[in-house]
Amino acid sequence: MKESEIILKTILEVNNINKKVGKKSLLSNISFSINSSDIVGLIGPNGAGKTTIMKSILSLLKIDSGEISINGQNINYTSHHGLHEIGALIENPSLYPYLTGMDHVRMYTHKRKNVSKETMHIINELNMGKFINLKVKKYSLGMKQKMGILIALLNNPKLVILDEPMNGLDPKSNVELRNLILSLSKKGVSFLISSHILSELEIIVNRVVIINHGKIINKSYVNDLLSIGNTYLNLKTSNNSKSILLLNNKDFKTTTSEDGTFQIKLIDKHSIEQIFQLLYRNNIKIIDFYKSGSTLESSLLKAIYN
Ligand SMILES: Nc1ncnc2c1ncn2[C@@H]1O[C@H](COP(=O)(O)OP(=O)(O)OP(=O)(O)O)[C@@H](O)[C@H]1O
Repeated sequence: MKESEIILKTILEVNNINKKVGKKSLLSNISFSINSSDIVGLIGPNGAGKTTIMKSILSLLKIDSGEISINGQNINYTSHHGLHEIGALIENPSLYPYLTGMDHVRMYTHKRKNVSKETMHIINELNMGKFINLKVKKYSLGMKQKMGILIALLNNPKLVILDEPMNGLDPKSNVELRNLILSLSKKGVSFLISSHILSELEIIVNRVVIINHGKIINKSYVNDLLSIGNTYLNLKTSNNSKSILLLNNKDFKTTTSEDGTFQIKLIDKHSIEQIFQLLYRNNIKIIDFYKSGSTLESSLLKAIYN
């Protein structure tokens, strides 16, 4: 989708922010914005400045110049206006070891008794029912991470900032988190997410901001960045010829290869989901698959090292 086609409300505006510590410049002329429903990936190598940007937005760090506004309200570091619209998980969640997960929920939502339907929905979606009533000192790394994500999502934030949310999550939990983020985004919630797991990020984000040495080196819509059309899914299934027929009937371009796999040209970011669903509905098993061509990882490496 082209930027001009989107007429949505701007939730976050970061305008030309700069931050130095001593002589070292941590952020230089950073500008970007986030609209409602956007899922923006903030990506870059270690030490690029991702956490510094997130902390600046959250007033946890004071910038030297520039402006940040949330839902039209300027962040000025001495007032809470605007900040209540944001939920965040930065680095590790700070949790009280002798309280249960549910105690945390009640405390952060100021509810003594009934927890809201929306909160229960998030607890279920993140599969936290089994441990939400246990004391946090008994939680594993992944459980603590889910707790941090849950806290970030409490009280219906308009913008959710997640710094490496997949840290410590197992593959099933990653899928749960991904589905939850996508469903909340459909309801208008915006996300700014940093992650080094680019294959995971690639599935959910619609835009990326690539940062290196405290500077933005690329701001793109994912579809543009990946120049879809140069991306392929390579598949081996229980019935390749039937799969190819089904896919061709759905206007996917396929080419066979001698190693028993076939290649499908991806049309947009929903293509993989559509392909898997089509095969699943026709009882065709996927034996092996991998992506080739442009990926978020190859685009990031190209942006940084070319
Ligand atoms: N308080 C500070 N004083 C001096 N330098 C700092 C401070 N905080 C961060 N830095 C430096 O700022 C740069 C950006 O750090 P930041 O944590 O924002 O990077 P990042 O992109 O989040 O990295 P990672 O992917 O490793 O988490 C790094 O070079 C870091 O050493």
